[in-house]
Amino acid sequence: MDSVLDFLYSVWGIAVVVGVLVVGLIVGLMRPGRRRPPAPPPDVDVRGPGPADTAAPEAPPHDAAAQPSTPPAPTLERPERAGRRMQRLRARLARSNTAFGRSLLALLGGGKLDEEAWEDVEDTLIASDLGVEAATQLVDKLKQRVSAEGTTDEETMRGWLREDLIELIDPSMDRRISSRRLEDRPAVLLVVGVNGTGKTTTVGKLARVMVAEERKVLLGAADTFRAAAADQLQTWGARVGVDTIRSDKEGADPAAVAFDAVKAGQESDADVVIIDTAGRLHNKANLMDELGKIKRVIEKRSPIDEVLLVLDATTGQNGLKQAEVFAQVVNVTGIVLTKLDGTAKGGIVVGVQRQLGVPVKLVGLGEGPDDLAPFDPATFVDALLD
Ligand SMILES: Nc1nc2c(ncn2[C@@H]2O[C@H](COP(=O)(O)OP(=O)(O)OP(=O)(O)O)[C@@H](O)[C@H]2O)c(=O)[nH]1
Repeated sequence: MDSVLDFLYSVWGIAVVVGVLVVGLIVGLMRPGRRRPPAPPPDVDVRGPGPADTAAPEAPPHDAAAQPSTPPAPTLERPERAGRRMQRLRARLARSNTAFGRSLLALLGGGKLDEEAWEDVEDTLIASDLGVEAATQLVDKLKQRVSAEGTTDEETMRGWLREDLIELIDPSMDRRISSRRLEDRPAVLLVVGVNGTGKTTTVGKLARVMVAEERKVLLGAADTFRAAAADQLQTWGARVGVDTIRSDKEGADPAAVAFDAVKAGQESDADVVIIDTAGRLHNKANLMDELGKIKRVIEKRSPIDEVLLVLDATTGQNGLKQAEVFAQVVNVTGIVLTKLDGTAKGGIVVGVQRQLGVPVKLVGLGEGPDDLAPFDPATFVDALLD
């Protein structure tokens, strides 16, 4: 009997406890301060942080790891390889020289070639900056051919003119530019010229040509005269992943910067070090002495393999005078003729080579980064006579 009563008491006790718990739970849930928090937003926000997100709780660690810690590096440009450049730029050269080619061929193919007509041909050649001696030589040769063959047919004349012009430009000259390591050291190139001819631009463009040929290039900003020149050069280099050695001190000794650049090139196993120098007037003795010093100081550390003289093709005969003075101070090994896109006087190529006995190695045909081409005599003459 007692056990039955015990059982009834237990059931009643459990029922009372369960009832109290259920009532308590319902009351608790109905209180305003105890509502369940809303569901959290999705944990990936493709919009990125906005002003409203600044007070948001810290993102969990795995979110932080998904964010890049540094901004992505700028994409390096891929410069055009040297081989195709002259062909691409041929049309530009032809456009600026149409007057020269057309008038010459009109004169030659105009039927009767009397003395007066030959004189006109010679004048046209001289006006294109070919030089008097070369113009006379060319006319004499053409005259002989006409009298021997007895023809003045335009296509035949064009062929002869082409041959003779190519011969005057001398395709046998070595136009290669040192850009390979020599005897376990980098090749050293020095770039010189008067103000504004396009030296810095040429160094920048040349670095691109060499990067396209997979050379390891280092630039030296020895133009310490113009504050912006080093920045300009550094920008050119950075576009193709090339470093620039420079001084942050305005007016620093350019010879010291050139020396440091060559040293850095040797220590970093570069293939080639290209040194930009300040523009200087060929008739300013102190500036030409400074150039001589740059050369001597570099040579304490390494031989100089190439001295490129940058000439502005639009300055014509005046450029030839500059060239002579530079050649006396530094041993010029190659000419870069810039701004050929802006002159109808393509004959300057012949003029400058004959005067200096130094080959034109590169031509600048525009302001674009890949508008510098290795000079090729046949393509050049074809463009002149287009
Ligand atoms: N059209 C054309 N412009 C060129 C060419 N090469 C260079 N230039 C322009 O010529 C101007 C002078 O070029 P820079 O490279 O600054 O000349 P620089 O010789 O270094 O000048 P300095 O250091 O002051 O002597 C710039 O506006 C170039 O864009 C070219 O082949 N064609």
